[in-house]
Amino acid sequence: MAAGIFSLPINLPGTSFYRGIKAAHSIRKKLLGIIRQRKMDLVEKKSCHADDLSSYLLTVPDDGGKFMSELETADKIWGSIIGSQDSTTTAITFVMKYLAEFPDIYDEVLKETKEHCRKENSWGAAKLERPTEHEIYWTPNTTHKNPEYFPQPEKFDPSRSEGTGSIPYAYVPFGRGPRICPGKDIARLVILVFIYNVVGKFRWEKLIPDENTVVVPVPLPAKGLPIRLYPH
Ligand code: HEM
Repeated sequence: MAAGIFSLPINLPGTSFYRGIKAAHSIRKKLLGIIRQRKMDLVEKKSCHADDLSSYLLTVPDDGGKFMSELETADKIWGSIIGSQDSTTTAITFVMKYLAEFPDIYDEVLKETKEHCRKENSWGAAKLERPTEHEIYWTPNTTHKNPEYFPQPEKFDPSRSEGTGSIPYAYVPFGRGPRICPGKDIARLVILVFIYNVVGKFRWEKLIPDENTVVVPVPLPAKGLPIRLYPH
């Protein structure tokens, strides 16, 4: 995967870029099939706008009264799948990692997810609100690892969120402003439900004590964080 990210975007057979484009076509085709089925369900009143994301996107116009095309709807759904999958699993993986490394804060876990998000959250892009020739690329990591805002940024220290916490706009795991992550509430809920259940049922230990973190492009333990679970 890492090789694909850093390879040149030339669409030649055998390259990661080529495979990526091919995979994109087949995913888009699959999504378009689902969207057309949804449209029929809506027409036949088997489904309504509030049933799921595709029904909503197909039936609710933008502020100018314009509806999304099937392709735009497919791309929005796909964006949400990509935006939700790696981010949420990465968050859960690192909560598991730090809880294994810091047993003393294991019992405090429900309030600690916030600290994880500061340290390992890595992606996001910011666009300027006014039209401009340049686009700014920003990641939460660049802000979260800035020692000016978070002294000793590599240190996992849940107490940072105590008291008044960080200065405004320094802790931004979901971005801020008009492009703030629309999945932030569901992501928090999913993570809390997972952690509540796993902590309630198990303690665990890491099988590779010094496992490295790689960035592909989200940070992940290099070997997938193998752990051994011990039921309570
Ligand atoms: C821990 C989990 C998650 C993290 C850390 C996260 C983080 C982010 C960040 C930093 C951005 C960019 C914000 C910006 O540009 O200012 C973003 C955008 C986005 N996220 Fe999430 N996200 C998470 C989960 C989710 C979930 C569960 C969904 C969908 C159900 C989702 C859907 C999206 C979408 C569609 C965007 C693009 C929004 C836009 O450009 O207008 N995310 N997310």
